[in-house]
Amino acid sequence: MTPQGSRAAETQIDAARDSRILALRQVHRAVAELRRGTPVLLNGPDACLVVAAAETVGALGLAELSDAAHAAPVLLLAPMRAAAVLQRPVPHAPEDEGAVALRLNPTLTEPEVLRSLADPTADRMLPEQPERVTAPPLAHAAIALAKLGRLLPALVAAPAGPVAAARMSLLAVDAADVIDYPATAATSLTRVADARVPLEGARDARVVAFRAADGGIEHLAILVGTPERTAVEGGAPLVRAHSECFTGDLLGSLRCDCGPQLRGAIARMAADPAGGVLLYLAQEGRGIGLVNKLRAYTLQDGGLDTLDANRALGYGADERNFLVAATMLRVLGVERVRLLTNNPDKINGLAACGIEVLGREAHAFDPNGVNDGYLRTKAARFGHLLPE
Ligand SMILES: Nc1nc2c(ncn2[C@@H]2O[C@H](COP(=O)(O)OP(=O)(O)OP(=O)(O)O)[C@@H](O)[C@H]2O)c(=O)[nH]1
Ligand SMILES: [Zn+2]
Repeated sequence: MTPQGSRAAETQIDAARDSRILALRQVHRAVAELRRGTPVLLNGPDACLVVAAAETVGALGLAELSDAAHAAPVLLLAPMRAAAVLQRPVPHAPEDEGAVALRLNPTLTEPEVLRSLADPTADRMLPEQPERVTAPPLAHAAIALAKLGRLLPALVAAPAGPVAAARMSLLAVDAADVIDYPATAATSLTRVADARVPLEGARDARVVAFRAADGGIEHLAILVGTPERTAVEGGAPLVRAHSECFTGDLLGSLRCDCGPQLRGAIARMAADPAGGVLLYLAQEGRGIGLVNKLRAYTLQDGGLDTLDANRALGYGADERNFLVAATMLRVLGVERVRLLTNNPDKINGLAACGIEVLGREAHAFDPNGVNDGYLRTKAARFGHLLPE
């Protein structure tokens, strides 16, 4: 390649990197706006939609949304939540883009009523029964944006114009950037800190922190022994992809098996000559966030299991993204692994992201009298592999 050709290629790479950073920045800002009850404008190729999260919007945000809107707002709900609100199944309509729209008559636009429409743990008598209407374009991106903010996937939405939104100083974000965000953020992770942290039972442990270009919450890798050296020598260290669980890991909650799995993994790695990497992933509640996990617990106390509780909130059974774990392993130079897990999705998910899974070790702990049903559901409905 000529020097001019290589400079042109470099300029192209820089431009692509800058546009990824700008996209992440804008989506991250939009998430923060939704979380504080401010509307944002979603831009698509053929339409714009002004949206606000039903969970956080107040009178001011609703007024701003109406001022920017071209038509009356609707409420967008995930199909499972919509079926519960309408008290009937909602047949799938392809043009509805994975969201169900309900007409918002004035009695339904009180912030408290919107919150109860969004939240199955805050159900209350509605002043009137909402009616289903066709979902607007970009509804799926609106739901995706609320999920990125770990909010209930329920939004007030109306078609809008960019000029009106700009006049109101509302933040605008490309719908395509919202959809691409999880992958763009995961692949931008870099190593930002590395310290020796002797642990009980693993004195030679280190903690390495990873940050994505969006400035979001860091993910951590706990290195036990010398897994990087094992990898350089062609071996496969033990790896556990552990999603954070405030209640189980920190408080010792008996509702799940996370605490014993966390400490058990470190002990197991300390005993293995190849060492290990415990990825401590900021994916609380299988990716729905702590607040929604607490809501899911309330629903479970009402009789739902862990999978149906997620769905009742409008979330999928498991919202995690394995690209985060795969990128961290790649940065650490650990691309051949023996996985500590019972979850076949983790094996397939990491393999799909280019990590060579040479083996799997079961990582099961005895039920504790409280989490028995939870463990049974993981085996029966998530297909978790039980020890022989
Ligand atoms: N949404 C939801 N999340 C839960 C519940 N109980 C535990 N979790 C979360 O589930 C995650 C635990 O998953 P992992 O430890 O990665 O384990 P796993 O998917 O069960 O697979 P293993 O590798 O076999 O342990 C943590 O983020 C917990 O917060 C629940 O009832 N609802
Ligand atoms: Zn847990």
